[in-house]
Amino acid sequence: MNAASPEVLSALRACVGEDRVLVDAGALEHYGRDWTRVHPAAPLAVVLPGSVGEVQALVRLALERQLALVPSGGRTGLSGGAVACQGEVVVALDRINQITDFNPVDRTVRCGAGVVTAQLQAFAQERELFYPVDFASSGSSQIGGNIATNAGGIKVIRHGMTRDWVAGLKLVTGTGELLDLNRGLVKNNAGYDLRQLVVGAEGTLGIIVEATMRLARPPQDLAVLVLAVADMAAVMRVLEAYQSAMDLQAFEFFSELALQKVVAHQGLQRPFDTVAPFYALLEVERGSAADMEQAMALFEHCAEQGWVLDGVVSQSVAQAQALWRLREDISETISRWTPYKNDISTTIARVPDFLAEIEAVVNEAYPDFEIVWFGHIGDGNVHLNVLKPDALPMAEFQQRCSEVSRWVFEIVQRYEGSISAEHGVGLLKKAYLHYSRSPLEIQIMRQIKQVFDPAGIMNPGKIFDA
Ligand SMILES: O=C(O)CC[C@@H](O)C(=O)O
Ligand SMILES: [Zn+2]
Repeated sequence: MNAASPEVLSALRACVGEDRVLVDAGALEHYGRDWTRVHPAAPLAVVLPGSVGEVQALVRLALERQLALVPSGGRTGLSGGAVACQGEVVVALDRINQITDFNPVDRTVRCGAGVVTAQLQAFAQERELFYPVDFASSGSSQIGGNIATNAGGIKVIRHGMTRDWVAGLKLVTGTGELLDLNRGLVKNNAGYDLRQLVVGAEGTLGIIVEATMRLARPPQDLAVLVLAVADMAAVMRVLEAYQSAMDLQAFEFFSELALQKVVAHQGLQRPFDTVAPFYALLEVERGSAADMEQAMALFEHCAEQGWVLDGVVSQSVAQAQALWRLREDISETISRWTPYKNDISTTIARVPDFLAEIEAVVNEAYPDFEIVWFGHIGDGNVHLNVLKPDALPMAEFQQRCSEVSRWVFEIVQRYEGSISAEHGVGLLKKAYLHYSRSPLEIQIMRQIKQVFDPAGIMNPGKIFDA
């Protein structure tokens, strides 16, 4: 790894202040990686700007000195989008973390890019409002990173993804200019919506420094159901049955192996004794007694059809939270097996056939590996995690999995699905982008990057190579 020259370091310090430039090994390691743990961290330095002006100064310096910049939020990403492994300068937005300008009429609030998701959720709750984009990493993920990756999570079926909640954002482009996009407007058809282009661009178009986020009314008294389901096809039948009759707040699923791991490692209880191949977790609003009667009638119907084998309904907030942990804690639980991750989707109607094909391929290809299925099946998005056997060296494991990935992605392509439904492309899925995007789409993406970042200093090498 190249060490930063004294000139570069003093120029960085001139931008952000003496003690806001970190080069010690611990900081480089900490800020240089995300949750993927695949690429070793190797940044040149870490800088912690405290204002938009400082971010602009850093970008101008990067242009002058040909430094690559990696914007960095909570680094909870799962595709290597925030990894600095090639001597880049990490621009950590942690200090730009103020919540200001709450506007109760528009129900919007202005957030620095470094505001943590849970901080925004708590801010909303104190005002009897609700920020609905939620996921297991909400305690450390930051709004800027959520926007850069268009984070989804566990309520997408009801509330959409991060892009649906961004009323405006400010971006420092690759030329150091500041763009103020959409400015909180509900209606704005005056030309292209550049705000939405920036959402999900994984920091390749510039550094998001601020966002105006929308808030919602909080949902009423939620009930969580966990159902034991006979097979993958039955999971979709249960989804259809419930969705045709009720507004669901969430519809998630996980496999028996996922349940076993999470129960064993998080000290949780199984929801019931029945063992089934899959479990569905549903969340509904307990609006009235009639709503709960409806939910129970649907349960009876699904049981009669043989789709559902058992089930439980939360009777308190604490019980609802405990049931949610069975699903939300899976990713963290299995991280100790450094899993090979797939995050794939197709349209909901095609999910049953799609999953049947994927299941057949992976069961045949990985007879000796543990496969953990879970995810947001109500959105057509499943997480397929292959666990590394302890004895198998990492390189060999990655090699075997990436071969199988190609077969999986061929199916994804045939189903016109996505090779990255939720986690973004980053470094990890870059080689597979063409399974989901046409050559023309990729060419247009490159051209767009050129416009925002002509010198190629913004998170280079992520999503595609220049
Ligand atoms: O670890 C994964 O594969 C998924 C993580 C996250 O998107 C989730 O849905 O829990
Ligand atoms: Zn997910």
